[in-house]
Amino acid sequence: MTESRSKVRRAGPLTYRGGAIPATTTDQRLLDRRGPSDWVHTDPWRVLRIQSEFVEGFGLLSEVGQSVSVFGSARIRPGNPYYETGELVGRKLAQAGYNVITGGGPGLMEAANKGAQEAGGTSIGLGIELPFEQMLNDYVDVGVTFRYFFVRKTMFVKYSQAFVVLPGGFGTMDELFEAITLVQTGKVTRFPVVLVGSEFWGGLCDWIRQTLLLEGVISPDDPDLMHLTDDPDQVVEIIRKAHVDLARREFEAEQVEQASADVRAAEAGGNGT
Ligand SMILES: C/C(=C\CNc1ncnc2c1ncn2[C@@H]1O[C@H](COP(=O)(O)O)[C@@H](O)[C@H]1O)CO
Repeated sequence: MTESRSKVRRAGPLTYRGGAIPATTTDQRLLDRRGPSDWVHTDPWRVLRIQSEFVEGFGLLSEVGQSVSVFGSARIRPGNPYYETGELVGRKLAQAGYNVITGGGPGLMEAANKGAQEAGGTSIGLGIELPFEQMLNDYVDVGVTFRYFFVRKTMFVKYSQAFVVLPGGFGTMDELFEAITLVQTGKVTRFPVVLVGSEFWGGLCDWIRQTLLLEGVISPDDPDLMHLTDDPDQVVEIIRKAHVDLARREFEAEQVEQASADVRAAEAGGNGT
């Protein structure tokens, strides 16, 4: 029996009949601007926005090659020796074949982007929406701006194979300790964390050993999760070596896995005959 058009309404996968048929169609409601708009400030709507930030970030970054995230002060300007170091670090990383990812802001983020761009590398900026107007710095070739810090942080971790930490303030500390906590807890295994600037970071490294370690709030191996250097060439060397070691460990683990799979297969074959 065919359904009478006047008594049936299909709405996507739904079918309405008789009195259940809504007065308007989905399209009409979508296109109608009238009505309250407070829902855009509700958590379910925010969840969708958060989701869209992940989608944008994954879309931008999922096909970039080997990358290193470089963190550092938003306030240190050209002319400061740390700015030159940041530029050099960006340049050396690019020359070694790594993309450079920064927070896309001013200061040492800009320095690292500049070094990478001028060396012909891929210079990426993951900006953050702040209460004051701010553009991505001029040396970002590929950029995306996030509303949420935590989404942006996921991108830094997911799409880089090492963290380099130049001198910086609270923002830089936050990024450093997030990275170290992820490595310490085994949430990520694949990346080295390199601090640049022994005069700047030396006090923190001493405090970690003399207070955190002595008080027993970290494990004996934990201070070694961070490398400390002043030399941009060594930054690259540390990262390269860590990646070679990691590839070797992964290869060995695969060999062990394969050997036990072979043993299991042989035992199963033996039992079956
Ligand atoms: C304070 C100023 C600008 C802030 N702009 C930023 N833009 C992008 N990323 C930022 C910004 N501020 C902090 N970050 C992130 O934290 C790190 C730097 O923080 P710090 O406190 O300056 O050390 C950096 O790696 C970013 O990812 C003035 O113009």
